[in-house]
Amino acid sequence: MLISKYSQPDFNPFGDQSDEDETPKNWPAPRPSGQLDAAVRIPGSKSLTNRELVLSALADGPSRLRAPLHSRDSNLMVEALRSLGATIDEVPGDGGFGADWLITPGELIGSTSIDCGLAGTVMRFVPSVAALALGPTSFDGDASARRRPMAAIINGLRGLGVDITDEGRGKLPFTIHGTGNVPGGRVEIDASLSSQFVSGLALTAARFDEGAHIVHTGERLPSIPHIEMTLDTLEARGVVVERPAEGEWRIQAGPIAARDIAIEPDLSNAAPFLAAALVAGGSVSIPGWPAQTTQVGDQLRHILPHFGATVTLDDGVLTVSASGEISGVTLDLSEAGELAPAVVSLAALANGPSVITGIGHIRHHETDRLAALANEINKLGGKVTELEDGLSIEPAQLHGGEWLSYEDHRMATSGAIIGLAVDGVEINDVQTTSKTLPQFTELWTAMVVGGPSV
Ligand SMILES: O=C(O)C1=C[C@@H](OP(=O)(O)O)[C@@H](O)[C@H](O)C1
Ligand SMILES: C=C(OP(=O)(O)O)C(=O)O
Repeated sequence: MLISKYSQPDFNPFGDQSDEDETPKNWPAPRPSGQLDAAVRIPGSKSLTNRELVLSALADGPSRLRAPLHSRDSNLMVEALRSLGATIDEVPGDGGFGADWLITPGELIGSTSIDCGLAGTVMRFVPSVAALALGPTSFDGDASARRRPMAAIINGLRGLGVDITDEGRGKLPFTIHGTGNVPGGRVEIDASLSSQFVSGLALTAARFDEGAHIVHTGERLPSIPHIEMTLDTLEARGVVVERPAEGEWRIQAGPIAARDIAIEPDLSNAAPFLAAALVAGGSVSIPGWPAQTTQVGDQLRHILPHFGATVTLDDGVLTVSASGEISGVTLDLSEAGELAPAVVSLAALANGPSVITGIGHIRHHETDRLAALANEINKLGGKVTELEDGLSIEPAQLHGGEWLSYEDHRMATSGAIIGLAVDGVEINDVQTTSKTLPQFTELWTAMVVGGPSV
């Protein structure tokens, strides 16, 4: 849903290109003709939707998810849980972004195969569900999913008593030989490459015979708010969670309560829209911003002022206002790596140097995001240097050109941010945004130049 002062109903985001072949077309990123003045309604959180789907499938009765995210990642999760025995029905929702989901847990049966696509939440959260099922479940995904680290889940589940066959690479594909129960207990894992390893074991642990005591052994732990989100969703369903020490979590065995839950808007997906106010000047508002949340996207309220924005939160509406001048920043994004692509795009348009650190692990996201951001910005004339755990960005005059997306939704949206300020930026494979925000081009175009609301 977009409320905009502008209206241009015939706008076609792909310009005059024909629809005849299926090769991804380049999408000319729209440039605003003046300052922005828009309000954008953002669909549901990927991280909350996929956690609540898993917990609902393991719960002690039927659950309802209101205004869940409908996107590639959440649809893959729905299909995975259905194929393991959950019943997931669509019921009319009033959220404006599609149906609600009614999830009725069923007996977990393996003897199936799971397509993880490129979804970290599916490849890391569903294996422990499959371990509770009776029968083998094979896991695979997109070609690029086979590059993403999985060893901590594979070895972690083995440590909890699960039999798994893999190709010895600690990656997809692999098969979980479920026996209908998981002994559980204490397990050490190295979660320095992804917080999802902790979440993936913790989400299901209440259904293990002895629960789980998860001990992180690595030096760094990225995306801690995402672990807190997992623990919060568990506690909200009556699961007893303890934090005996830093980097340790104990989840007691016990029932997972069924719930009726409204999913918050995806605050990380709000990042490029809010960043747009900094680039174009003017203001962008997001209605439905939660007063309290575990989503890391809430940190945008503190991050964007470093670039020069004014941020207000009034009555559930977050508004970012800015002059169009962007300051350089020095930021540690170890907690909020998911926001890095949008933040780096802003830094590439800033009038001073920036250094963004704490994000070495995002080399293992949908693509090596440090390399991809440096490549694409530098191709347009930027001065970005890769650091071991981040990027250093010098001010530079950028020019137009093709921006590759690397099958990464956040690379595509980052290119669109640059395209607000630079003529002739063309995003290759913008459709990859369907991973978490299938409405991206419509929402973006309506924000920038007006157009049909979604
Ligand atoms: O648990 C989650 O929902 C997520 C955790 C984070 O993963 P990493 O810890 O791998 O960064 C985040 O970047 C990802 O987008 C979603
Ligand atoms: C890292 C991300 O996704 P995934 O859940 O696939 O890890 C992301 O959305 O930025």
